[in-house]
Amino acid sequence: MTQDSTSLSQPPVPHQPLTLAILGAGAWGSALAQLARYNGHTVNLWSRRFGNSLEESINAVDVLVSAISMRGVAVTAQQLQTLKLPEKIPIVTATKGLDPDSTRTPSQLWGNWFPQHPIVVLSGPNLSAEIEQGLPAATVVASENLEAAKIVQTVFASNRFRVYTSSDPMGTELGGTLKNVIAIAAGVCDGLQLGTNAKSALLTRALTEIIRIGTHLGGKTETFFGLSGLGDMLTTCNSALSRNYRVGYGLAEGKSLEQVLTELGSTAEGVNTTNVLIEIAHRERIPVPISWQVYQLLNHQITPQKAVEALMERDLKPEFYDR
Ligand SMILES: NC(=O)C1=CN([C@@H]2O[C@H](COP(=O)(O)OP(=O)(O)OC[C@H]3O[C@@H](n4cnc5c(N)ncnc54)[C@H](OP(=O)(O)O)[C@@H]3O)[C@@H](O)[C@H]2O)C=CC1
Ligand SMILES: O=C(CO)COP(=O)(O)O
Repeated sequence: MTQDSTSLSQPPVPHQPLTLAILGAGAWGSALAQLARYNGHTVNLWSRRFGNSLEESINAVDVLVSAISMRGVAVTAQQLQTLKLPEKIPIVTATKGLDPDSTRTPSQLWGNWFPQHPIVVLSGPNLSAEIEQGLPAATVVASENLEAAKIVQTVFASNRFRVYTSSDPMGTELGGTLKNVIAIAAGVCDGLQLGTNAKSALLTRALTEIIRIGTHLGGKTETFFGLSGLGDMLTTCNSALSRNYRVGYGLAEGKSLEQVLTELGSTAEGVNTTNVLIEIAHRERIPVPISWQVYQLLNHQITPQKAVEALMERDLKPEFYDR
């Protein structure tokens, strides 16, 4: 086979080389750094654990990327506020979580802390282990500032990573965040060996639930059918590479949540997201039957088998209500 321009071994089309600060040298920050370097950009990958200080890492950068797990976002942003971030550079948030203190999304937090900067959400079906192997993948960069989204698109887009723009940051972010709750449920479904019919029913009804919450919180319906919604749900709910899926699978095997998280040794955002989501759902009176069962399971109030029973025995109703 001859190599053509789409071959993974070919270098990407040349871009104007930029300098990026990527905050968080975990699985996702490292994979994003690899993608940006592949395109010839300089990356200052910042970690609390080693290397340059935060101040040195953000010096004269063109783009700031946060790939920090939810629990570290506020503390890192507070540190950043005491430093001199180059004026008006885009801030890209790649975190898939909800803030337990404010129940807000990471992009809402960054927008509040850095109102002079365009905020761009990066989210999609992006298991970092596959991306680091150079396997093809696609993602979405979403912002109210389309120019900023286009800059981020060209930073990361290559023949191994296809990047789409979107003008719906809230929908894009919530798709990636809420599917982590469903990935836990999917892991339970597979761990209990409930079969393919059950899995399809679960994911389809889960998408309806995600759209109900996501549109209530400001996302656009069509976004949830795209890469950052349905796309990410399919990836995460069908892969043992997903840590959230593994949480559900482990619970179905009879392990305690504590044991599963210890064995994981890495971030499973769905656990915190479920708790925050249920707080939002109660406050806003949004029905979230699947997430509610996940919540009870994570909080030791129900067994996996009882959660399935509860979902199967809900009141009968039409699939869709006429408008
Ligand atoms: N892994 C994946 O496939 C994907 C992950 N994501 C999302 O990216 C985010 C990070 O996930 P991932 O990298 O996989 O998780 P890891 O567990 O591999 O790493 C956690 C990251 O969060 C940072 N962090 C945690 N606590 C703090 C803190 N208190 N202060 C500063 N930094 C902190 C760590 O920084 P440090 O380097 O200093 O330890 C590290 O970069 C999550 O929201 C996840 O949902 C999104 C898409 C794909
Ligand atoms: O968001 C992800 C893939 O898109 C990563 O999923 P996990 O956090 O469940 O590993």
